[in-house]
Amino acid sequence: MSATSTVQLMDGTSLAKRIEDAAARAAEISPRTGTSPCLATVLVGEDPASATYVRMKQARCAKTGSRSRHIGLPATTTTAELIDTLAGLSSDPGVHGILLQHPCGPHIDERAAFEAIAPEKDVDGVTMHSFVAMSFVLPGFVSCTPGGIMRLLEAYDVDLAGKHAVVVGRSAILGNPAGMLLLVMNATVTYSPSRTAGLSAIVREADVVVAAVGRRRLIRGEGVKPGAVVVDAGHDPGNVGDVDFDTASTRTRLITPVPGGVGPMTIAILPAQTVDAAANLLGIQRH
Ligand SMILES: Nc1nc(=O)c2c([nH]1)NC[C@@H]1CN(c3ccc(C(=O)N[C@@H](CCC(=O)O)C(=O)O)cc3)C=[N+]21
Repeated sequence: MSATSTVQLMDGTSLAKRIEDAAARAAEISPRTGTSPCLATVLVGEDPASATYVRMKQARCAKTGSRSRHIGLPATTTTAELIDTLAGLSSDPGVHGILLQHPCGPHIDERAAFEAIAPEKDVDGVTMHSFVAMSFVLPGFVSCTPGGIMRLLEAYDVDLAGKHAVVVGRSAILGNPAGMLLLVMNATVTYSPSRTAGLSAIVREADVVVAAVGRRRLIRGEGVKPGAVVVDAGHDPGNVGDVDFDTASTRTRLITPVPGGVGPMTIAILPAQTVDAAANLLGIQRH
């Protein structure tokens, strides 16, 4: 038997489908309220990759019984104008969830813009409120990609307690919250910015690796501990991950493919949380 035939994939596509099916059932609140969950998507500028991701998110909402309302803003939009738009959506009773697609462009204060999203509509989990709630294990919305990663690890029975997890990358909506969620599950977490000297020695110690930097094939097989669980959250418009799959998968116990791993999970969490937000805002008891 060749080494690669023992590779166990964490299949994000099929788990995402199950999460979306559950969201679709939960979205059937319209008979009682006369409405359906509504996600507002906000995109600044015309970056084709960002436009594609937003379209994928809208399509998944439509498939799961939520509506979406798109607000496309010109690349010249100022931070103040963007904040005005988001504040308007935050107070609009017809909107239950808000997604501000990142990156907004170098001239925008993205943190200030994210903070204009009302916490109860922060279905993408990007506000400080959501981050703190997640860290303190209080009710709230998780950041979609880290939330999707945790659902994958759970589905494949990865026991995180006492394990050494290394998160490569420390972005506000990916690496940073991913590490926090791993810590909540009692993993020992090391955060490593991608430019860390000795990065490969750190990664080689990891029982669980979350690669979240967006540098093509940064992590290669020889840099992975045999038997490790590897989650590749690298997203590249060409679908090349942060992990060199062919070499890494000969050593891993479990690994996510790109595409078909973390990406579909990211998308699935969004309609699921939009339905939850709508139910909360409309005062629907679901349990
Ligand atoms: N506020 C905000 N929230 C985000 O969640 C967010 C964002 N900004 N900015 C950009 C990144 C990127 N991202 C992806 C989502 C799905 C796939 C995905 O589904 N990829 C497919 C392949 C897609 C294809 O077919 O091209 C896969 O991995 O299987 C990838 C990347 C969300 N992001």
